[in-house]
Amino acid sequence: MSLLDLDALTVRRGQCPVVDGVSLTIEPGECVGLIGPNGAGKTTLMRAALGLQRHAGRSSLTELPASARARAAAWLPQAREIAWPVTVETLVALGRLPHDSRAGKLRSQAVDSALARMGLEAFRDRKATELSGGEQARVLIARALAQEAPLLIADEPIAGLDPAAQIATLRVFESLAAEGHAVLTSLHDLTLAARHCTRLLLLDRGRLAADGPPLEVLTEENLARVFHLRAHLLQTDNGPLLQPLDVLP
Ligand SMILES: Nc1ncnc2c1ncn2[C@@H]1O[C@H](COP(=O)(O)OP(=O)(O)OP(=O)(O)O)[C@@H](O)[C@H]1O
Repeated sequence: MSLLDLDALTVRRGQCPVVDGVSLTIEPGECVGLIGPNGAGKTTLMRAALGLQRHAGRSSLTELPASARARAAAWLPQAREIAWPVTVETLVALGRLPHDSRAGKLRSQAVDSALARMGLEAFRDRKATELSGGEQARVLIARALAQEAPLLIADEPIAGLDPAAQIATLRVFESLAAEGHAVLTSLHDLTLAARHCTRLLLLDRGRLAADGPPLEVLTEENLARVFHLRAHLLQTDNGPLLQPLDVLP
């Protein structure tokens, strides 16, 4: 059974569609990277799929009652403000709210596992507001993991993380997919997208310009047409490497 089904999803800002007739299905086991230039509509597409943005067309998630939707999909927004000086453990435990209204007061296996996956055990009793920006980002990812929803939708989750933390986070997403969950994540690092995603969606001015295995999406032609980028794609024993070289006119 699919975890997300979009049919002709469209979002208009004024007259202009910023998401334009997007149809796709996400199945358990997939780690799907959503790529496209700034302003292509990635955030808008994810928010509309979750029912957080007025839209036309259909998203299977929005057909669920709010409480069921909160158990069906975890959402990690791009904004990362942590307003309250609660401990890391308490903040991560808030991810359990869709399952238990006492979340935040109870120690749980899901919270322990989310902290361990994000390498945050040593931060458990620290105030979340007193961590660095990258550490706070990892705490917010852990909160989304603690939700243990079948589908995780994440908006630029690795922005601002150091290189090791970026790879470690994408490995967590891969392992979630391997366990039968699915991940939809927007990314700007095309090499990491190629190396860690099972499938890429390329968005171009709101339209789905390509959808498939990473190397079938990251073609010279797509990179030039959609990103205005000249890039060198190398196949190595350690997987693909994509080096952007120049901006095309
Ligand atoms: N609140 C808003 N009001 C009007 N237009 C908006 C609003 N938010 C976004 N837009 C426009 O919608 C389009 C898509 O924006 P969106 O944030 O979805 O892009 P994105 O692909 O996530 O970009 P980025 O990579 O820069 O985060 C852009 O042209 C943007 O200017």
